[in-house]
Amino acid sequence: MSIPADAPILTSAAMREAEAACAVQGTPLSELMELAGVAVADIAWRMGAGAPILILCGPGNNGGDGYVAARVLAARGVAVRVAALAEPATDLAKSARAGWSGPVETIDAALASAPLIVDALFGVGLSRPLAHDLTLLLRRFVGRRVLAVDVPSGVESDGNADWMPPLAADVTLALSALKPAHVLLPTAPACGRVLLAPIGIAPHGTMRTLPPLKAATPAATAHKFNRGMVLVFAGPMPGAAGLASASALRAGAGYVVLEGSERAPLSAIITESDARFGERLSDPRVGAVVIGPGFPAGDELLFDVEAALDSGKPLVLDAAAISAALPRLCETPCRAILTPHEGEFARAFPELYGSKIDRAKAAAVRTGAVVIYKGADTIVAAPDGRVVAAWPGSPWLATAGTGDVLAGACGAMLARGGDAFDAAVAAVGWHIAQAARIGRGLVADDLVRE
Ligand SMILES: NC(=O)C1=CN([C@@H]2O[C@H](COP(=O)(O)OP(=O)(O)OC[C@H]3O[C@@H](n4cnc5c(N)ncnc54)[C@H](O)[C@@H]3O)[C@@H](O)[C@H]2O)[C@@H](O)CC1
Ligand SMILES: [K+]
Repeated sequence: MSIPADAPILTSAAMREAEAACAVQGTPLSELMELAGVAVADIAWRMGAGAPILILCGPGNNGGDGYVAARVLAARGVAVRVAALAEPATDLAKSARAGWSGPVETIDAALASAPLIVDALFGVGLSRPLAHDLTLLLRRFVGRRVLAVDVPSGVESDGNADWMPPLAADVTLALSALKPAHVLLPTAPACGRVLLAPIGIAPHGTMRTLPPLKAATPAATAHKFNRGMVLVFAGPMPGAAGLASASALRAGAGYVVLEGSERAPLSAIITESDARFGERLSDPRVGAVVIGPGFPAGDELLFDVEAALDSGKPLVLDAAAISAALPRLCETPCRAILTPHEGEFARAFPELYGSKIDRAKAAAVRTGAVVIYKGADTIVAAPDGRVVAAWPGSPWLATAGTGDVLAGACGAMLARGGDAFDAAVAAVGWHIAQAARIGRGLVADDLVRE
């Protein structure tokens, strides 16, 4: 599974707006369909490697892309067959169908398979789950190589429903932009390797996939305080804050103070008794405060979160600190990154609905903070509507303590100054890159070793 880096993501509504804008600017939609069909044919040509190809066409423009691809592949000498669910229903699909001179088979129990199946049944126009009998017919092809056009058929492209496609794709060719379903669970794994065909629409939007990690070399004039000083507050379980403090240092902070713990995980980390917390909060050199890792919910946490909010410092609020800070954040937004996992998000924002992207965006608007909604399909959302989707991350991060490491990395990125959303995206990228470097069998401590 893989996804193009720093690629645009559009909902179906935004996709239609972009299409309409393209038409207004003078590019006929038939031209876009031609480009889409040629892009599908190119990938099918490579995947098929000379073997016969069966293209399944639906009634809409997704099916239209399939007819164009069939025509192009046949012209290249490929043994290509077409099978359709119904006659084309749109003018574009009708004219694409007219360009295919071969036979059109029916999708029924007698339909013979092929080594490569191109799934051009439904794209962003799917409005309800696939019929049960069609699902059963398609399941007969499970095990064949599958190229999905735009999205695997059966998937709700905006990620609002967890309908699973009967045929998971080995490769999905996203047209113009990725769709939320490519980067959200449970559908993302069914998309396989996602490729992007930029077919002439310039997608304007605020959602993207994770950008490549920038190598952040300190400036020649750097010193430990201007690289960012991070204050990590340890609760009753100091191991978690220890991981966060070590990660802040490894992710590039110049100076890290671990407040309220005597056990520094690295000699370079300064430990102090929590009696100095108030004093440290007014230290002008402190660029970010991390609070939450290792804290159970309770009065002690509430008191410390209040003090951190009062300080006006940029904050990373993790675990129980998220719910503790919520009433204040909703009243007076501050420069903060919240890092909830699924359970913490549900506790803090039980009333939000929609796709994971919609809920992350709504939580960011409500709190005025950047939200990193963690999971295998991590979403980073800013109050101004920017979103970065981090699928597929690393499965090795699904282990205890990695969330504390992410919180520390957020502290390091936030303490440098600059935009909190960019800091959160950089921290998520750093976290995934560390995990990718270590791979098999990693434990959270490995992420903060050299
Ligand atoms: N946006 C773009 O840049 C382009 C999009 N194109 C293609 O156009 C697709 C969207 O086309 P459409 O809007 O025509 O939509 P689709 O082709 O995805 O499907 C719409 C059709 O399916 C029917 N339908 C919906 N749900 C159904 C269900 N569960 N069972 C049976 N029938 C169902 C609808 O009544 C309609 O006839 C994209 O996914 C892409 O493949 C390309 O042709 C060209 C450029
Ligand atoms: K499809």
